[in-house]
Amino acid sequence: MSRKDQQLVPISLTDLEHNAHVTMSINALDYYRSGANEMQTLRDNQDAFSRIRLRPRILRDVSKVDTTTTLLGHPVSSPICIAPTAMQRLANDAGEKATARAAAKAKTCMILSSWSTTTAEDTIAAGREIPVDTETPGLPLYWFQLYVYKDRVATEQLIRRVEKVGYKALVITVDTPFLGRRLADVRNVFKLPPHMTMANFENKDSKVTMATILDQEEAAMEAAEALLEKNGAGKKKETRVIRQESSLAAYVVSQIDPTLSWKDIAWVRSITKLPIVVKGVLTAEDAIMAANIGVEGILVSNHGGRQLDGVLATIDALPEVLEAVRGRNVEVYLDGGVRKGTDVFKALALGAKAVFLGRPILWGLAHDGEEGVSLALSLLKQELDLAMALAGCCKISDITRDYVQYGHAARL
Ligand SMILES: Cc1cc2nc3c(=O)[nH]c(=O)nc-3n(C[C@H](O)[C@H](O)[C@H](O)COP(=O)(O)O)c2cc1C
Ligand SMILES: CC(C)CC(=O)C(=O)O
Repeated sequence: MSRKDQQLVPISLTDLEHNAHVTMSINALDYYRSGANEMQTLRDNQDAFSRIRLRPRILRDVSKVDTTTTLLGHPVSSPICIAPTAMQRLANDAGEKATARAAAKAKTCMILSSWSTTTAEDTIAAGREIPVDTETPGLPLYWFQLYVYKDRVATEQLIRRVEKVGYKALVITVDTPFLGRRLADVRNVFKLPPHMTMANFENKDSKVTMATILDQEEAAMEAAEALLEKNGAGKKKETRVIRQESSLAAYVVSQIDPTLSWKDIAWVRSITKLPIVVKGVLTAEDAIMAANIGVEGILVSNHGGRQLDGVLATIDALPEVLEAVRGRNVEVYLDGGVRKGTDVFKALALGAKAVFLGRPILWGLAHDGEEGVSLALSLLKQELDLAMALAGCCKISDITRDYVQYGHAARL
């Protein structure tokens, strides 16, 4: 049987992941599925949900369940949203446009990555082609994920572009001063295929261009070769090893500002009226800093286990973040390892306002483009709906801390 023949008719996110594993090229699959180093945090993001148990209530009328909620005041059909993931055209040629259209159909929030393979303008335009169905509650919502570039003019230019076309919040990623070390990408010499670009930087007026990206790669490779020559190594294998360190990681080193600090969050705050969500908070201390600086949202995230390996699973970090900002005017969201309706339920029970999906959206894209993303979103929404009914909750605000407990021992 060929790998492709092993595909399943998907009835869960795990099935979609399985299908992606048997159909995608190893280069793209490894880039998507990898975590950093030993991938301890990647595994723990999912495992930690299993350590939490549910406390359902019975004999309530659950014939009607309503999953609608709001994000920074915008109505959405459910608290299941789309995390930013770079380079979605690696999964399917329709890439970010397909995701935007599926988000519009699902009436949920999509965060577009700065490092998309479709421009911010084309992505939102694709989503807006979907007629809004007025029969069901909620509206599509698009937020933009921002990497702060060393070049602040380029950063501001990007902010102006996304403000202009209607993105409703900036999600500033703060856990990537350098790229985490994903071993499979190093081994595969991960590269974006030549016909794809980091589309937001293609524009002739952009300060950061594909040429800058490629120049950096070239420069890093030349430096590596010079070093080997100087050391008299000259062994092809070693050259390859050093080259392998140098594509995405070199780009991040060259462009992303590792000096980023709270004053830069304040700077972004000072130049835009868009609400700001800080993505990558894992501790109470940083949650307080974020609230003090006046951001509207905190996304508890460890970047899907792709940055610092060994940090807490996000569902384990969530309670301390929530406790730290209790009573403050800031929404708290979570991403990382959400794969089942009960995972969503547990995150909401602990106090998250919404959850964001990274890889499952990519698996949906790889499976069947826009339809695949719609399937991923609807499978999870159906699971949440059922989990709510079986736990005795008819609406999102019914889901409280009383519905979960840690571990399997009885509460004494
Ligand atoms: C392939 C891939 C690319 C990603 N690209 C970005 C990105 O460009 N910006 C960002 O802030 N986070 C990025 N992330 C992290 C996600 O936004 C999110 O934090 C993570 O995927 C959530 O975990 P999950 O994949 O288990 O759902 C990426 C994650 C993956 C898997
Ligand atoms: C930094 C980019 C390569 C995208 C990203 O955030 C990731 O791959 O996790």
